[in-house]
Amino acid sequence: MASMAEEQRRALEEAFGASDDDDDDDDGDEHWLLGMERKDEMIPVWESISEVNGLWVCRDFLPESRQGWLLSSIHQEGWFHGGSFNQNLLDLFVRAACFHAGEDHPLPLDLLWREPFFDQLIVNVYEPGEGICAHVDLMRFDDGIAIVSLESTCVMHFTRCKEESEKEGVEEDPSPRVPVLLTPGSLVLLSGEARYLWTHEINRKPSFQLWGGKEIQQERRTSVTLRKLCSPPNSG
Ligand SMILES: O=C(O)CCC(=O)C(=O)O
Ligand SMILES: [Fe+2]
Repeated sequence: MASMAEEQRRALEEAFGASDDDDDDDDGDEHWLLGMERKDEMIPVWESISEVNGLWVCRDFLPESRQGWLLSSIHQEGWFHGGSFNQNLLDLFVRAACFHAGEDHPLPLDLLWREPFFDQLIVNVYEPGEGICAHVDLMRFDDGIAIVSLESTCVMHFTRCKEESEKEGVEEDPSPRVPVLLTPGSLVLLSGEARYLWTHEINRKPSFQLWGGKEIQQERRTSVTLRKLCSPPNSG
């Protein structure tokens, strides 16, 4: 059976391509990760959504071939039967992408290096017209949520939650609402305010999926959400 280090190396190689160095094979993961940093064209580009603290998008997270691989893994029973390996692989891609984001990390470092990184995965499949209504993810999940988008492009809207005091006001300003375009292969990360103080929703009813004044053609959309369950109290 392959060692954890071997598995990590293979996963990172699949995600980002092989390292140039032939002689770094036995130098351990850290060296190999540093080796990856030299491959400028493979460094994922992160965008911080300035209106929503803690919200980041990486639109080129999975190239097309990786998207196909993930979709076929989802559609094959193997995803569920041997699921943990695939989840680990995806965890690793996310961690590697964050690791290479530069100084401004899309996830706070304590979340980035926690173990387990994620331990829960959900796949949502939406037919045209179907979406998800505005919600904050359940408190049973820890901070730091990752969503990988596959197939149809969509717009996810973030809306600032009202404070209790604001809810009683008579003439309230509407909460800020921020649209974020999710193209196939993109990765969204929510932490801090984006995770706890903003709702997210995808409304795919006709006329809600607008970008640049144009309606986005709706097709099937699949998403993979990675989360970590909160540790039970008194678990040390
Ligand atoms: O499908 C998505 O992109 C979002 C899924 C989501 O927000 C959730 O499962 O809580
Ligand atoms: Fe959610």
